[in-house]
Amino acid sequence: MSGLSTVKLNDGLEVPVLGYGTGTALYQKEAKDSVKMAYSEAKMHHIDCAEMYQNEESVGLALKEMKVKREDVFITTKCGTADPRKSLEKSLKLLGVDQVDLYLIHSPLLVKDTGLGKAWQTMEELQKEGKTKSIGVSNYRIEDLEETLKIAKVVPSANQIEVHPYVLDKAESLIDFCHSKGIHIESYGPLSSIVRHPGGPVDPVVKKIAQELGATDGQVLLKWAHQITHGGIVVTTSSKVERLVEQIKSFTDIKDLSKEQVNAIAEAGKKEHHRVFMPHMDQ
Ligand SMILES: NC(=O)C1=CN([C@@H]2O[C@H](COP(=O)(O)OP(=O)(O)OC[C@H]3O[C@@H](n4cnc5c(N)ncnc54)[C@H](O)[C@@H]3O)[C@@H](O)[C@H]2O)C=CC1
Ligand SMILES: O=CCc1c[nH]c2ccccc12
Repeated sequence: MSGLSTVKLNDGLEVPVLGYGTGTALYQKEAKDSVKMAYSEAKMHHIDCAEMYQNEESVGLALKEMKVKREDVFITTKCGTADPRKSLEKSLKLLGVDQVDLYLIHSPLLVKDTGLGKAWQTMEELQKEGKTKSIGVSNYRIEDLEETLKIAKVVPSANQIEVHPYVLDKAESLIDFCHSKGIHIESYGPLSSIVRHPGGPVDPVVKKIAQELGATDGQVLLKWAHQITHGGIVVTTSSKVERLVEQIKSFTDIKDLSKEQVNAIAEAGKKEHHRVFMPHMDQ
């Protein structure tokens, strides 16, 4: 796929460690040009989509116009309704593919009336039918995972959640729980401390480590999210190709943070709490 390293999920599927998000900076119905730029110029071959972003059709067009072979792109998308089957069938059509690589329930709140267990059984059927290689969840708390695991025949392969230093106070126990069950973390919002809450206690610690490693602040935060989640997947984005190249280099050119460096950022992050998305994760 690309020169990036991969993370092996509990079902054996290999996922490029860095994913290109289509839900934020470029959040627009017309994502085609941005996806083309990310795929061809920055070699971001793992694309993170969602029904809720309302731009799967333009992601699909980008892949079609670039004539990307199906095996040369890793596609994640997420169910945005209470009906995973109907949602996935719609997403497959819009994306122009027969199968996605990873399918996630975007939030437990979407399926709480149907029941988390029932929604998960549908996910298992979709995987059996070959409509998705791997199945996982997003924004699930420990109690949501426990409810799901009670009936699950297939343990979710991933939980995509907000991870940056200013949510670590809440996220730490969830990260550890997922790790203990073999559920990989996909971190979204990893750059939030510099992009959305600059000027806080994390900044000087990240800057110092960036100097020590010869990296940028952003690269340090991407590596931190990967390392604090026990080698998890990281989803970021940018509309600027130079930044995407820099993000890829975090995982090809920059050495790992030491345990002390990881802990120093964690400790600084715990001094404040700033969640950007999905308030239910703090309940
Ligand atoms: N499952 C879920 O509920 C959610 C999933 N996501 C997924 O994750 C993706 C990424 O989420 P974000 O929160 O945007 O990630 P992020 O925290 O990495 O922020 C990306 C933002 O940082 C800016 N940026 C990139 N590199 C930078 C640098 N070196 N210096 C300064 N600013 C820089 C970009 O312009 C972009 O606006 C989304 O597009 C979406 O696909 C995002 C939110 C919720
Ligand atoms: O995926 C998480 C939050 C998010 C980011 N962009 C959009 C657009 C529409 C719904 C949700 C989101």
